[in-house]
Amino acid sequence: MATNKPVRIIISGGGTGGHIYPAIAIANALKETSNSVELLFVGAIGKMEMQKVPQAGYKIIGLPIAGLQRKLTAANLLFPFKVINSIWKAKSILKEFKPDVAVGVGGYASGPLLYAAASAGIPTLIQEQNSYAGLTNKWLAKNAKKICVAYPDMSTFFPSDKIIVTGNPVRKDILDTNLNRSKALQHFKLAENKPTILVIGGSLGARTINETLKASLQTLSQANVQVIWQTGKFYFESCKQATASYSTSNIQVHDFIAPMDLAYGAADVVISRAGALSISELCLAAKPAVLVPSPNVSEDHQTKNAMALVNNQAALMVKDAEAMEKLIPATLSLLGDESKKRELAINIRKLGKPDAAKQIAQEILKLIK
Ligand SMILES: CC(=O)N[C@H]1[C@@H](OP(=O)(O)OP(=O)(O)OC[C@H]2O[C@@H](n3ccc(=O)[nH]c3=O)[C@H](O)[C@@H]2O)O[C@H](CO)[C@@H](O)[C@@H]1O
Repeated sequence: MATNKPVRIIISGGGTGGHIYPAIAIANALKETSNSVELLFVGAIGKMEMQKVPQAGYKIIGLPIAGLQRKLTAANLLFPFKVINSIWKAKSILKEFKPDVAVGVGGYASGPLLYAAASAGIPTLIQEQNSYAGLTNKWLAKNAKKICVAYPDMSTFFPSDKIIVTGNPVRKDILDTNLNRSKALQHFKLAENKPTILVIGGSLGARTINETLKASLQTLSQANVQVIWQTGKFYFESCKQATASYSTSNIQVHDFIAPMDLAYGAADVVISRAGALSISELCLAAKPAVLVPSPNVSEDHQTKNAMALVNNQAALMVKDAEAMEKLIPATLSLLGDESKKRELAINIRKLGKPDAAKQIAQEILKLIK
């Protein structure tokens, strides 16, 4: 691809970190692949992308779109109006920015923009993070030129001639990190001589994991461990309060962690939900992990994500319903078992796809006439 002619690319999607961070990884890879790329993000007003994308150095415009609730609610009555209004706004964004390609990373925010782009004859590429395709991506697939996926056998959802298996695009800081443990521990002001557990509930936090941690504070505060506990914004206050009655200087509570490279770098064992991006990052960080898939996602896709690792002896899994009883014992036992940790780290690393973002960037640039 020639690198001199300016090319304009819109990236649209969001709602949760699992859609936003792949988008940022793709944007960064595009910037590295071609020195003449102009980028614009389009998300949903009020959603996480409206902060996280500008923090990553990119411009974003919000559409007045919201998700369709699975149960009958008054907000659902407004849904068709929000879609029509968003498609109108998307059309005017396209008219003004004149992109050469539009890229969708899933989440309802990408629906109106990608639909409007395809209708205007602008080539579109979509990226699907999970082994089970999201509603918006299924809807957009018919008009997309290419569909980049992370898992094999996605032809159940998408036309097979458009599918390219790339893996999930992961942010470069996580990719690049040499996971310097002492630098990472210094960042979190933690001791170098203590085993460290990182607890990640996905971008929004996980109720079951948080409740389990709260109920296990006594055990954790007495164990020879230190804990970096990401609760999610909604659960932060109650989790922070729960730690107040313990002498828990070894348990650090965060609502959200920005430097995830350092968080992975500090960890000896990770407790995590099994969202697609968390899984892809754990593979690249090569960390021994205990996964607790969320039972509240479509087609139980997090269990499928987790099983892909468990079946390769690359991670342990505890079911959400059994977390209260089994999660902390399983984690502490893993933490003390050097050979199991080594085996999991070696096997999980083999499943990483470090070139995914670069490969997707190249596929996007190939779409430009
Ligand atoms: C409940 C729900 O709908 N979950 C879905 C959502 O998960 P969710 O948004 O939680 O996404 P993932 O687990 O895939 O990724 C989380 C992302 O947020 C980042 N992060 C997380 C916590 C933090 O403190 N700081 C931080 O930067 C992680 O590094 C990662 O990049 O999208 C995923 C990708 O479509 C799906 O697989 C999940 O099933």
